[in-house]
Amino acid sequence: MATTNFPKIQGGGSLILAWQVRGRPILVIGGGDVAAGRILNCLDADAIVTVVCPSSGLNPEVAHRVATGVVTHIDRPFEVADLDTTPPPSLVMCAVDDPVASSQVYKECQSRRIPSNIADVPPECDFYFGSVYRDGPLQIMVSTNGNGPRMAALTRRWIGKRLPKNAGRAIVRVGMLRKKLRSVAPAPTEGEKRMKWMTEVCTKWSLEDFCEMSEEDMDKVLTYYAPNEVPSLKEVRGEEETEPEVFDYSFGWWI
Ligand SMILES: C[C@@]1(CC(=O)O)C2=NC(=C\c3[nH]c(c(CCC(=O)O)c3CC(=O)O)Cc3[nH]c(c(CC(=O)O)c3CCC(=O)O)/C=C3\N/C(=C\2)[C@@H](CCC(=O)O)[C@]3(C)CC(=O)O)/[C@H]1CCC(=O)O
Ligand SMILES: NC(=O)c1ccc[n+]([C@@H]2O[C@H](COP(=O)([O-])OP(=O)(O)OC[C@H]3O[C@@H](n4cnc5c(N)ncnc54)[C@H](O)[C@@H]3O)[C@@H](O)[C@H]2O)c1
Repeated sequence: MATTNFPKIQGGGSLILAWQVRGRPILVIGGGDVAAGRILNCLDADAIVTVVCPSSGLNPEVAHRVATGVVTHIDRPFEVADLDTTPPPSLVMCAVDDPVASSQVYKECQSRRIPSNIADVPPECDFYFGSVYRDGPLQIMVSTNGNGPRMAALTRRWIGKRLPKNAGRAIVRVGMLRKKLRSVAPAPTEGEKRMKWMTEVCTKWSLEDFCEMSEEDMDKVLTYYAPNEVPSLKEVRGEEETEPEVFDYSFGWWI
């Protein structure tokens, strides 16, 4: 009989992805507090951001982005023509305090098949925002699927406080090692061995090990790849392994 021991389908969630918008145009409508957060998220993902909003409505953070030239500013209320640019926006984020304008943005985006987020209007969102923890390349997004945005922020803080402080740094070093590994073993036929070896290094080494790993250490650890061995950082450095000092009652004198 076929096994049915597969993951149970829960439904009702969101498809959480790490959307790649590097170099892509994103239109932000509105220039208030919420727009400031949207703009930061987009810039952190290396998107090309245009903000449409009358100058009088820009909050200090958005005004600063405009003044420093990291976003393009269109100084007027939204017009439908803002969606018909070449190329068109790949995403639209609307954060205006005008429900009629918001609904118009949503409808026009839908008819053009441009995914949009209308802040605070779940039925008019192709995607929701979440509360994001960031430490270098590490990003953790918390979503409550519309149930409690404030709870999402509190959960993100709870997780953030408990994460090791060096997680982001360690992940940067892992990224460097993986890149070097691919240049040592570039062949697609190496794929299985490469992935298994990298998985084992990640499992065996601590975050501290990765943080400490120098370029020289990386080059040395990679020499263990060909014989398919996974050394500790100490072995790589030719240092003696110190046994953890655990009293295991093996001396016999307490009886
Ligand atoms: C996570 C975060 C990301 C961000 O926006 O960047 C985010 N909202 C945040 C804060 C926040 N928003 C609101 C409050 C007031 C307290 C409260 O209501 O809880 C607070 C708290 C605060 O400001 O601290 C008001 C609110 N929000 C929505 C509605 C409409 C509704 O619920 O129907 C109402 C009005 C309800 C009413 O009228 O009563 C809807 C949405 N807000 C979402 C995201 C999406 C679902 C995310 C999820 O489910 O997890 C979704 C569906 C769509 C979207 O906008 O993308 C960000 C925290 C970031 C951080 O601090 O880290
Ligand atoms: N999802 C969230 O996290 C969240 C949190 C708080 C508020 N909100 C909602 O997001 C929206 C914006 O909130 P905010 O605090 O940034 O408001 P805000 O009042 O600070 O900003 C509104 C901005 O929209 C601009 N604007 C108004 N009409 C416009 C138009 N037709 N075209 C272009 N720009 C226009 C204003 O000039 C201003 O810059 C509100 O609807 C609010 O309910 C969402």
